[in-house]
Amino acid sequence: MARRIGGRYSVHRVLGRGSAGTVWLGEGPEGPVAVKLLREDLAADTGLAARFAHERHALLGLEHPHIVGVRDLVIGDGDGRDLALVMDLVRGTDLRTRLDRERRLAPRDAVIITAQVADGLAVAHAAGIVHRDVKPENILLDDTAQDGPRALLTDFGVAKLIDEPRNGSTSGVVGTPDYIAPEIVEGLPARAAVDIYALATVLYELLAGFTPFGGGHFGAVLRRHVTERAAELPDVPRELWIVLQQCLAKAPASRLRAAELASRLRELLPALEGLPPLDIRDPAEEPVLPSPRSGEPVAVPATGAGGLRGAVPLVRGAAPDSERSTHTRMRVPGPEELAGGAHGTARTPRAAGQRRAGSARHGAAARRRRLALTVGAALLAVGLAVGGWMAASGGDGEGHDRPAAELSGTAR
Ligand SMILES: Nc1ncnc2c1ncn2[C@@H]1O[C@H](COP(=O)(O)OP(=O)(O)OP(=O)(O)O)[C@@H](O)[C@H]1O
Repeated sequence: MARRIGGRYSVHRVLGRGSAGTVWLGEGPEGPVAVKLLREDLAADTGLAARFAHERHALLGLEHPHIVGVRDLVIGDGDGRDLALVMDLVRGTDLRTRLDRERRLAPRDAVIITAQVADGLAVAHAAGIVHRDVKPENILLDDTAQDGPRALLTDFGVAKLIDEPRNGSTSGVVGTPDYIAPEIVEGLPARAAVDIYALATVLYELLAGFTPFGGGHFGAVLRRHVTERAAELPDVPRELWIVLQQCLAKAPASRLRAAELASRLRELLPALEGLPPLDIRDPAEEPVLPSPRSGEPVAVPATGAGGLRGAVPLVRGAAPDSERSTHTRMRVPGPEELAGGAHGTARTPRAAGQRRAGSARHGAAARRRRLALTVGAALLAVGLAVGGWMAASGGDGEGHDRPAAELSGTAR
């Protein structure tokens, strides 16, 4: 049964659910729309409603073929209950669903999607808007386009608005652990370069089937962003690897700008023609060997050592306690966690058949789980712990020859 949203829209069917609310197929005066109806507790937050109203112009102003357009904001329904974003309806799927289905994309497809998202980011960054939550869930694939799927970035600025500290008293880390830039972990402001880092992480994941720093306890994930280098992927053309490395640089100023990233990626397309998806193993995945008796494959638990990842020694034997969380507000782990303490491992041996935490193959339900955790003095502890590590290791070794990103990084 249709439900009215504000005076102009009705919604009929759920298209998907996220941590902030439910996306519905709806109808408006100009035809079909997607309506993101925020959770009741968020809609009841008058501060949040005021922030949405304040950002109305910015939210509605972003127009680009690779950005999902926000057409309207519905704030209150007379009883003050609904808070909804009315968006262009994208007919297709999201990139997470495609990754879950295909596990890895052919390099050319991965690069085309990434270049399109980079185009969208270039326009947003030029307008002073930082997305802050670039991840496969927020990249929709319109499959009605004639020349192949068109990628569109959605949820611009929404995570930041929702997660903005109430009463202005605390500061939080906004983002999703696997895609969060090292400077955010260190408590620095999120400027445009955080989106480039997150998008490069997505590209890595599209190629590899896993993210460069994901897996295990979220504190360990954050630590890896700051202290580890992404393991090189075998069979990735050299030029593509160089672009990936540049965009995963620890120093934000070393990363490419969005427009440059898009054009560098497009230059590589002819060389990627016909390349199949990479044939590689997730470093935390158990090797599959033939059974001596039946010849059937049997899974052998990983020993923890070796594999592609591992610039920082990881503690063995600790149980993973989290699955991929799409939380946008996190407690920052204490120094012990960041130093690779009892929970800080991505390489916990797993029983055969058990899925790895943080794997791209996690189910949608698991991905929706959020940790609503607080930030306070721990942020300082992280800075100290990470700063100490950086000092001890002589910095990140990345070049600092590019000027700092000039954007104010409002994501307001
Ligand atoms: N404009 C749209 N058109 C069509 N479907 C959409 C649109 N926006 C979102 N969806 C669908 O709704 C689902 C939920 O989207 P939503 O943005 O609420 O959550 P999410 O980004 O997956 O997760 P989270 O909010 O936790 O980061 C998406 O995965 C997508 O399938």
